[in-house]
Amino acid sequence: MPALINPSILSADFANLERDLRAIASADYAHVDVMDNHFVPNLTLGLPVFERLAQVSPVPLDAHLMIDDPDRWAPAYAEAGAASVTFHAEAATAPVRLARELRRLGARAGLALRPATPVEPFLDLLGEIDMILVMTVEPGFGGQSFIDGTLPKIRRARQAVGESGLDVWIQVDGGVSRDTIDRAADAGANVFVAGSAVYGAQDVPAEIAALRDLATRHSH
Ligand SMILES: O=C(CO)[C@H](O)[C@H](O)COP(=O)(O)O
Ligand SMILES: [Co+2]
Repeated sequence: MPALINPSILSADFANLERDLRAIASADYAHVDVMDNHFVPNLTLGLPVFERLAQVSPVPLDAHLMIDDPDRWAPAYAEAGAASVTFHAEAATAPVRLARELRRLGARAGLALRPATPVEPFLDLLGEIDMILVMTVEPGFGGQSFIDGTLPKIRRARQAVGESGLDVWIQVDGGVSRDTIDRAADAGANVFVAGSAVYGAQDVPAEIAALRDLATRHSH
């Protein structure tokens, strides 16, 4: 399975988002963290900004919605042109209905889990989703340290996806860098979000290539 690198624009310059999207043209997707100051204690950007990003981005957008009531708000991100829309399991009231709606609108549907949320209760949803996002930091902020305690959950998700025969991607988000990406890939992740590691690098395209190479060498 190819390793996908999705830089998070949370670490971009918010006054120069179009420029910083162009800087990651060699990436697979641009990861856009939407935070509402309720589900997480931070506020980033919402639909009007996202709609413009979708118009100017050289790569497809991977929306990560850290918001309350995704059942109400998530479909608009698919309508705005997101290639992938990921909502949190802890926030959704009707995850199957929401995932079906996102797919009907042409987006991939992702289900995100906080570090303390087990994957087991959601394994019967595998046929309804395109991706599981295992958060490897507590959602809310960039630049945190990768939590190794999430590795068993990545392994469990990979095992269940393998047994299902379904093509469900496993994304990791938080603290992913050259120092940690091998562990996440070994555990079974195939989509890697990296914010501070990519935008903090001297040479952004070289960092994307290095991360992709490391992940591919450790992928299953
Ligand atoms: O969802 C997120 C935080 O909630 C971000 O995508 C994530 O933290 C990326 O930043 P970094 O790679 O710097 O950890
Ligand atoms: Co994110």
